Amino acid sequence: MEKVEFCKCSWVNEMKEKESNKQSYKIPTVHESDRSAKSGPYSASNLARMDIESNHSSPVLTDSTPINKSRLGIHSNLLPYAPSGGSLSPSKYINIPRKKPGKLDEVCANAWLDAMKSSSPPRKKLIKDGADTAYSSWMLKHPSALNSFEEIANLAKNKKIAMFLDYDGTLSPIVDDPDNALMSDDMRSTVSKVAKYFPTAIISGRSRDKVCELIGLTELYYAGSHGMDILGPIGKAVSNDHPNCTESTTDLQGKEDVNLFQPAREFIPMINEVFRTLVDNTKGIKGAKVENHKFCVSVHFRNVDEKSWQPIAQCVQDILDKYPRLRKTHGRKVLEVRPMIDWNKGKAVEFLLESLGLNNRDDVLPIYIGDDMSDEDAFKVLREGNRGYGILVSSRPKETNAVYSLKDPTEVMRFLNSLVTWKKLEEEGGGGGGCIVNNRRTI
Ligand SMILES: O=P(O)(O)OC[C@H]1O[C@H](O[C@H]2O[C@H](CO)[C@@H](O)[C@H](O)[C@H]2O)[C@H](O)[C@@H](O)[C@@H]1O
Repeated sequence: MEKVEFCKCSWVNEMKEKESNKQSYKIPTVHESDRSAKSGPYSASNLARMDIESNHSSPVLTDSTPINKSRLGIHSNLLPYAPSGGSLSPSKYINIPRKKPGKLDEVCANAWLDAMKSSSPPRKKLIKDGADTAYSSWMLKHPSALNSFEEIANLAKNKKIAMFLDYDGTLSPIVDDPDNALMSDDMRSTVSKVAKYFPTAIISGRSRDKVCELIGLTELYYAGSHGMDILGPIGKAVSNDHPNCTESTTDLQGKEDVNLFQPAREFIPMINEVFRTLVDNTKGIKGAKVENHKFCVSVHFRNVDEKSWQPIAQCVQDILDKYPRLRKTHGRKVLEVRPMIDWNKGKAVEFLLESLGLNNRDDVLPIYIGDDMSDEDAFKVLREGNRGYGILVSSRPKETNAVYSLKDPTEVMRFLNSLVTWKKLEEEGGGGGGCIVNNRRTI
């Protein structure tokens, strides 16, 4: 019973800490082999500032059995729809040990009180007073991508940049109502310019349709539902290797000859069912909002009084108890329920690089800009493969796998514009940076 208490109480605390400086995940170890790298993210100069030491454990997963290590998707046939679980090969799933179902409110009273105390005004003031110093020292480890622009440009010299962008908190500012998270026209035109010079993909937690509608640019590739719904370029090797890839010559989001990759396709009915249940069950909680992102469901508590965070957590826990093939992840004041498959934004980055024919190439520099926990999977993939750079958008210190940082979407826009200007100049000067302008599909 003790374990149950710990597990469930930690939910409320995690929810409280989501946007504070204390992230619940650890930064990874830099291995000796990384340290010896002469160039790239783990060059001596970068390592000096990164000073990363703790062992990485994924933000959410506590994996007790080996997961499918293949970078390939999971074949649809292996994932039949079975709301109460199924007799599927455990190796195809992320196995998260489940605790006994129980009521959060019975076991969390003490932790809840502690959490309330810790957010009382005097404590907050102390944090605020020390915030500037903490941020400055964090910036030594994760320097501003704007201040480090020359360094980044040098790293990108004679390389093709592949740009990956998150949406909420990166291209659009965080607002109370997810339906009002609009991108400015200036940002839209910046992203459009970026896509002219570099192959560019959006990787969002939102549904692909929604994020595509919000951005409204057809010259990008889109991955929705944290990478579980990718509309990418046709890469022959990719579509042969990934059974969940549907090659399409029909017009999808204004594109022809694209690949639709949906590794969790079989979960759609389950997700719809979960969405309806969560809408019903959170009806009485003022400010709660549930979104259906096709392959995952978001339960927002940004506008919910702290007193009702526990009932929100309970609603999500009830879902997990009923659907053992789903798991929860965290975002900024949001709990997310998603299929327990070995797929995330990091896998989506690898998939897109492969589709673009840019994988495992020394002359390619992927850059990923994101602000949230789910973006860490992508930062990690770039970092561990010594492939490219993650840029975390944050105005507070956070543990991260990203190398650089930017404060907010305004800085993101300045950085992207600087990249475009640099690229233009390089091309005009005949520098041979390597990106084919206006036709990224041929890259
Ligand atoms: O991967 P992303 O594109 O960053 O999407 C992550 C989540 O973004 C949205 O929620 C967040 O932004 C909202 C609008 O600013 C904000 O109100 C909310 O508190 C944030 O969590 C989106 O609504 C979620 O479904 C996405 O998972």
